[in-house]
Amino acid sequence: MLLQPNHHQNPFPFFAVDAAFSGEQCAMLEQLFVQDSEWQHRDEAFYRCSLHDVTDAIPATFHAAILARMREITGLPLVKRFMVTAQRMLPGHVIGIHSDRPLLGYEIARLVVQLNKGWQAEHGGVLELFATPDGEAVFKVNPEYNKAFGFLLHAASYHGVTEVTQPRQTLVFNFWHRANTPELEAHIQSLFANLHFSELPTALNPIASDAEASLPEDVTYRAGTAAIALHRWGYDAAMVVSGYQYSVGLDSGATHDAETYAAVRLADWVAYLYRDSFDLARWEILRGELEGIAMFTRLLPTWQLCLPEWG
Ligand SMILES: O=C(O)CCC(=O)C(=O)O
Ligand SMILES: [Fe+2]
Repeated sequence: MLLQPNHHQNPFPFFAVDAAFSGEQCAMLEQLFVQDSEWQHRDEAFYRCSLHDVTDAIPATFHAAILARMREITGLPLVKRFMVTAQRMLPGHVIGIHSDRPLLGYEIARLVVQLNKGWQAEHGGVLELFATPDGEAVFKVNPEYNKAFGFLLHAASYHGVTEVTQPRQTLVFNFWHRANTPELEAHIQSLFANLHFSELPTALNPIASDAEASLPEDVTYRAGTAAIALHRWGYDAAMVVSGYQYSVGLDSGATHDAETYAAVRLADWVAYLYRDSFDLARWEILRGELEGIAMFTRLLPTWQLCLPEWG
């Protein structure tokens, strides 16, 4: 299964496998397209296809094997949770350029398996990869039978599918990173429920006003969100101010005591996740920064979900 992947780094990290599965496995995967019911039709201007969740029809042994193989190939701590979508495109369907950046609780990696016997160039449906949302395709994947394409989702993983002239069948396997699970999403959504910046201590007002006068709105907004996390974890005004200053970049955090050091970084991370998306490189930095530090009680539930034990 997925032997000899060809790894590429441009325009973003991905791999391709020409003959991904055995004949028997392909036959099982093709069966997933036979049932006609429950297709969800998407008919937006730049996203036209039909989808059907087939997760429950995948044998457990196949799931275990593909997960183990994806862990090996990507080197990522992928959790057991997984989801498989059957995607059908009909003549005229097209998928415009998009990145699928991993929002809070979204998957981190995808494996796209093509199941089109006798595909020819005039059938269209070529998966194209881009360095920018408005540039030329940097790499093209023909949707040939038993071809697989795996990629890591991030803010710049731009891709799209050209218009098809013949029906096109694709299976999309989704994998989650241990530090961006739906459980973390639920936790962070409740941490920030009914968020009002007016609940922040007044000691922050002059600092926030100064920052807002000179810094971009997304930066101050995120810092305000980090301040809310600290406030809701039960920390005092001094800590909330420290966290805000750390998140706007006005304080390196170098002189903080251990709990402040950990709390402002964790608050900054959850604010980033909530306002932006899961960024693997940023998470690796956070992991390094908090490594070897004992978890503080108030931070425990969030810390355990953001930096879960592994292996
Ligand atoms: O159908 C394909 O080749 C790729 C579809 C897609 O955009 C995705 O799986 O993220
Ligand atoms: Fe996509």
